[in-house]
Parts: sequence; C-alpha cells; structure tokens
Amino acid sequence: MTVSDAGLPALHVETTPLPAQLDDLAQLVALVDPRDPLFWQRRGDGLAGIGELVRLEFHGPTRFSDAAAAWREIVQRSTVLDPLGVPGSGLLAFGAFAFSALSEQSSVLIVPELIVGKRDGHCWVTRVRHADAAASASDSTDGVPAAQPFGPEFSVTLSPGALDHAGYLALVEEAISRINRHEVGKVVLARDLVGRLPEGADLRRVLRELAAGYPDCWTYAVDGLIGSSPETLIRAHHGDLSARVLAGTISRGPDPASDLAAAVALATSEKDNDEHEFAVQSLLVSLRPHASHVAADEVPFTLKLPNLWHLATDIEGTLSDGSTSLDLIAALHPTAAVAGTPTDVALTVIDELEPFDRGRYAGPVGWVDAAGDGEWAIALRCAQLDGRGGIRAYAGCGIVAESQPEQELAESRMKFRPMVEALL
Ligand SMILES: C=C(O[C@H]1C=CC=C(C(=O)O)[C@@H]1O)C(=O)O
Repeated sequence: MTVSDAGLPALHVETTPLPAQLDDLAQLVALVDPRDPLFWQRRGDGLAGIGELVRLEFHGPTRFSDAAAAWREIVQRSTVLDPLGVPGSGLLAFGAFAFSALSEQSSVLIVPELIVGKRDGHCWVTRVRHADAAASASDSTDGVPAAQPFGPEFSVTLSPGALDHAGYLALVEEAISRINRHEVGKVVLARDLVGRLPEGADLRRVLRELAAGYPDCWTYAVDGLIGSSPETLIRAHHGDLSARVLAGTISRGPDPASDLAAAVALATSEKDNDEHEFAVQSLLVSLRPHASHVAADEVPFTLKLPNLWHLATDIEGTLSDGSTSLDLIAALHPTAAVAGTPTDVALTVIDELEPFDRGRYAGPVGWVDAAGDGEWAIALRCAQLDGRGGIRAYAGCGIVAESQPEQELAESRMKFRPMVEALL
C-alpha cells in the first residue's frame, strides 16, 4: 500500500439524486477522463468516476486482505450522506487487482472526486472530499459536469506480443502433455497482443464501442485496464450474492442454422462440459464458507455473445459471515475459469509456461461501496495501457485433456475480438 494506515483519509461523501437526465449511455461515458477513464457499465446502468481523490496500491500475496483492511478503515473514518441507497450510490472505490501474487503490476483502489451513476431508473451524483477540506463552490451545484467533446477517431493495430501463434500452439501442446501425465487437470493459458496508442487518444471512444457492442457484458476502465467482460466473479448487495461462471466456448455460426448447431455442439460437448464443471466446482468450494443457501443450476446454459457462445452457470447465495465484497474476491480468486485445477498446480504451470506477467488480466475488476457491497467481474476481453502509449491485450483458453491446439488458438482469436475491433 502506498499510504500507511495512519495516512488513510477520512472522507466526506454526499450523494445527490438527479432528475433522470442520463438516458443516453453516450452521456455517461462522455463524462470520464479521456486519457485515464474510470468507468463501469452494463445494460445502460453504470458509474462514471471523475478525478482521483484517493489512490491505494497493493502488491503481493496480501494484496486483497490489505485492500479489504484499508477500505474498512477508510469507511470507518468517513461520513456518508446517501439518501438514495441503490447499488453504486454513496462512497465507493473502483478497483483492479493483479492476477498473480508474483505480479509486478500493482493492484489499486481508487476513490474518485465525483461519481455520476445510473441504476434502475435512478440517476445521481456523488461528491467526495477530504473531511477536513472546505466544500468547494462546485459542491453546491447539483448538476452533472459538462462532458468534453470526443477527440479525433484513431485506430490501433494489435500484433502478437511475447507469444506468437507458433509459440501459443507449443504452449498448449505442453499443457496437454502435462495433463496427460496427470500433473494438472485443467490449466488456462493466455497469449498477448501489443500495440501503441496515438498521442492523446481519447479512450472514451474505445469504451463507447465496447459498451455498444457488448451491452450484456461489464464494460470497465480502471487505472488503464480497459475491457468488456461477460463473467461476474461476485455481486454482493444487502447479503444477496450472485456470480456467473463461464468456461467452455464455441464460435458463433455465420447463419441462424449453423449458429444454433454451434450452440447445441457446445451444450453437448463432453470436453466443454468437463472444463465448465471444473470452474463451477472451484467457485462453489470457495463461496460455501461465506454463504448459506448456495444454489447453482445443475446444467449450464449457453450464453450468446456477439463473438461467441459460452457455457454459463449462474450461482446465488446468501452471505453468512459478514464478508465484504473485497473479502469475497480474495476467497474466490482465481477460479478454474482463469487458472485451472487444482488451483495451486495450475498457477505454477501458468507461471512456468506463459512468458509474460498477466498483470491485472484475469484478476478481479469492479467496485466496492461503504457497506462492503460491490460488483466484481473477472477482467477478461481486456487490455492494459502502460501510461506511455503501450497497450497489451490478453486472451486465454481453458486447456483440458481433449483440447486441440489449433482450436484453442482460434478460440483465443475470438476472445480478442472485442478489444481488437474497439481499437480499429
Ligand atoms: C480466460 C478467458 O476466458 C475464460 C472465460 C470463459 C471461457 C473460457 C474458456 O472457454 O476457455 C475461459 O475459461 C479469456 O477470455 O481470456
């Protein structure tokens, strides 16, 4: 953490309901910083963060518990006036966590100065300041700040990074050999694409493309991590918990008949159902100590996205131990959808085989509020910006005994599509 416990701030937070004036999704995304956006959105509801009032960084194996402890302390010291009480109103921090305890990349919690939110027909603005700072003149105006016009269009071509196609095929072959030697049951292996953003690129354009193209996914931007994820790691609201596990993938068909055939092939594929079951079980095992009444459908459903079909299982439960959503992501990460099974062996294999640091790819991304409630996705279909124009996108595939390297390469290409197309 960059701030010692003693240095954790006391905040004054005030949410003001707004007349429903944010009907248009473009308006919400237009509010964020074009170069360093803080953003969270799904199905037209979302949160735009403006300004960075508090930034906490964490590293290593204690990154989640340090973040949970720091957040508890900040909440305890702060005053929150929130007459609305809907998910996302009041005090909140956006967060993004590194996948690996060994990552060089920091994990962050960021409290914006201003949050504009839209949820279930409610719109609001939340203003946050240090408790000992005088309220500024703008605090007395209840409106939404004016959006800056969008910058010029730009295009970024992504090309293979640390791992080219041949390299990825070899990696998958190696993973299959290890699975056949019973060293590991399933392992998720990723590859990367790299590119350069033009000077001054307006990232709101990328977010707008992602949100419009993937409205049922979580479109996010936190500290240069940008993407659109279909996978909900955990949502916590007043004790109700929900998660969506995804694993098992097939390409969309080019016409209705072949598209339906693809969905049926996925739903009946032993390989994909095995891969999926690993992921569901890993989430259930990690969630049960914190929840009662945990329920999951017995058979996965096929989730249709614009670029592919996934096998999906929705899980619900009731929080039983007072954990915050930060405690829960600590318990659930990494699921078998992004690591493998058994988790510790899969992590070692990933570490040995992948020739790059995953950074925050496949880590939790989302937000936490003053009650500890929050929404956290798994950071998939994403890219990380390095602040100097460099951009690195990631996509991975669950490898099991029946995997075919060429098919996994093709699958990773489909998973890159959201970012590749949003940057074009
Ligand atoms: C690891 C990724 O996807 C996971 C989520 C859904 C389906 C997956 C699969 O079928 O392999 C992966 O487990 C990724 O998109 O980079």
